[in-house]
Amino acid sequence: MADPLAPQDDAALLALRTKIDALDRELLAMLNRRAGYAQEVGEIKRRQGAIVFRPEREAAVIAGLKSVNTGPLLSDNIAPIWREIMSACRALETPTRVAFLGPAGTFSEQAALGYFGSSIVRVPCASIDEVFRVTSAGAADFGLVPVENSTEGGVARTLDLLLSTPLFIIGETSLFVRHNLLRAQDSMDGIQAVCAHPQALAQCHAWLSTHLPHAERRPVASNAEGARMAAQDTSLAAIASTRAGSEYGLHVVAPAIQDDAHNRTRFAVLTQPDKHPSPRASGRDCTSLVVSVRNRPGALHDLVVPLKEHGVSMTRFESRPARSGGQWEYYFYIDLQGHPDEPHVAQALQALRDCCAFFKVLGTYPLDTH
Ligand SMILES: O=C(O)C(=O)C[C@]1(C(=O)O)C=C[C@@H](O)C=C1
Repeated sequence: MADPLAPQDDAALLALRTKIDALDRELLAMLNRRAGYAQEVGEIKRRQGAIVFRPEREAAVIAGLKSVNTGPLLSDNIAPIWREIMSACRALETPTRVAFLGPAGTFSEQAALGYFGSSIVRVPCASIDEVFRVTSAGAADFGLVPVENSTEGGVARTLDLLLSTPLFIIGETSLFVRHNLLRAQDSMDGIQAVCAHPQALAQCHAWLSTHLPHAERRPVASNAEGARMAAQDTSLAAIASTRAGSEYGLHVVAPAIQDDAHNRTRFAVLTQPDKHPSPRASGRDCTSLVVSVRNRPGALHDLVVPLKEHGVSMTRFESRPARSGGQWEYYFYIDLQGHPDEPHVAQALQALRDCCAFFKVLGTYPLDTH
């Protein structure tokens, strides 16, 4: 049993809590003043027909606060706190409808809440295709889709749809992905099949081979869908987040079963180009492209030269087959550091455009502020 507090500690605790209560009231009053200003901004935007969500402004608010933070609050805590504040302020201006791979409890939902804050209208979708469809049709203002995973690489369906639809990227966010084996009963005995999204099954491949070598690996549309199935059938287990586990009343029979302890997934935030202007330069930006080059000696080298010449860093380079009748041609997905408003980036992009058979900017957006 803990020692009872000495009387002087008791008094000190009471005095500190009284100060905290008083400060919380001041904070609340200040937050309400802030919310009032956001409503006024919302009025101006409504008059101008301007868009409410400004990712570069939100990134600048967070970066500015981090740069002046003197502690003891950790700088890493600034982003989640202010994301929530701005999410609540934004909701007073207009509702933000966000489509993601559902149902409730998926990592995609977690990423959407981390990026936009919790004051959003959630639009869970059954597949990545549906996220693109719903966002293209305007039934959601934004769509959030997984783009790449640190263990498994690019998410093929997302890359293909980024190429073929007009949606463009206005933001990115990434998430540590911890997978758990979940089940209706608290035991590993008698599991006949493990249901999860193919990416999750792949990210837990070694663990499954060691611990459940005879169980079928059953790919389903999302991890949360697997959790829903496991809740209804005791012969099944699911791989999903602890959130999905509590959502469907499942036990965590084995925690953190992903093969890579630092497993991360990066998500892109998409919108319709005619509905949203491209975010302005924030100082820490990424530009995503997809290009193809004619199949000839030195073609790949020609892609890299303009970047080197103009001093632009490439942070990602990934290829996908172009499906051009077995011709072994490829699309290259490239992420560059910087914004086209910066002259050296604009020059590098122009030079790339000149040497590519196909060239599409997928979006320019502030880097993840987490
Ligand atoms: O500055 C704006 O444009 C606002 O609408 C205010 C605010 C904020 O709360 O700070 C809210 C939403 C935008 O995404 C950016 C910032």
